[in-house]
Amino acid sequence: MELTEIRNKIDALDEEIKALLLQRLACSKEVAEAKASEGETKIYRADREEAILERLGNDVPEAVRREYLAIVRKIMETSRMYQYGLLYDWNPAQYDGLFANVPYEFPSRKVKILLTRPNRPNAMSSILSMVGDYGYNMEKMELLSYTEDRQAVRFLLTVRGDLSERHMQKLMVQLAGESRDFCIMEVLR
Ligand SMILES: O=C(O)C(=O)C[C@]1(C(=O)O)C=C[C@@H](O)C=C1
Repeated sequence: MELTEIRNKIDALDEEIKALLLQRLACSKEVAEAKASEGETKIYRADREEAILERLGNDVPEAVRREYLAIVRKIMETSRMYQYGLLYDWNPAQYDGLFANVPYEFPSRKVKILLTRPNRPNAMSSILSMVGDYGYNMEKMELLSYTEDRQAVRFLLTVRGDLSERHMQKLMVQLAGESRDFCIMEVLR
């Protein structure tokens, strides 16, 4: 097959995938609505994501399984991103604790954050991809310590961005939702 022909095929598939992804995002919104009406603030359900990966991955040929599962993981990560953002839009007051004593109303250049994540292969990379997906850049990322049993890792992050922007606030909401002991240490102007 000619390169142009293959690219035409990809373009056609992308249109089909797009329609399906938009339908899936609409489902994410419905999930967020159901969670909000039940007073459930937990967006991340590791058990459910593992079951989905297991179910979808087990009949995929080995040669493309990793690649396929990387896509599914990304789809679920963006589903979470959308849900955190919606919950924040619908009821920002529930996140007041996150921004307590933080001057988030004023323009800033950088935000320093402290958080603890499970010690998994993607502990660092998922933070980096979240920061990028919200349109920001990481300036510095330090691994401070492991917990005694090495089950968790503590990070100090410096994210370049303006905390008075709603997307930056939503990034904080997602990072806080997917880590322990989340704390905004410093906002630099
Ligand atoms: O099932 C849920 O609770 C969802 O929020 C949906 C969904 C998904 O998009 O598949 C997203 C986030 C969860 O971590 C698990 C699954």
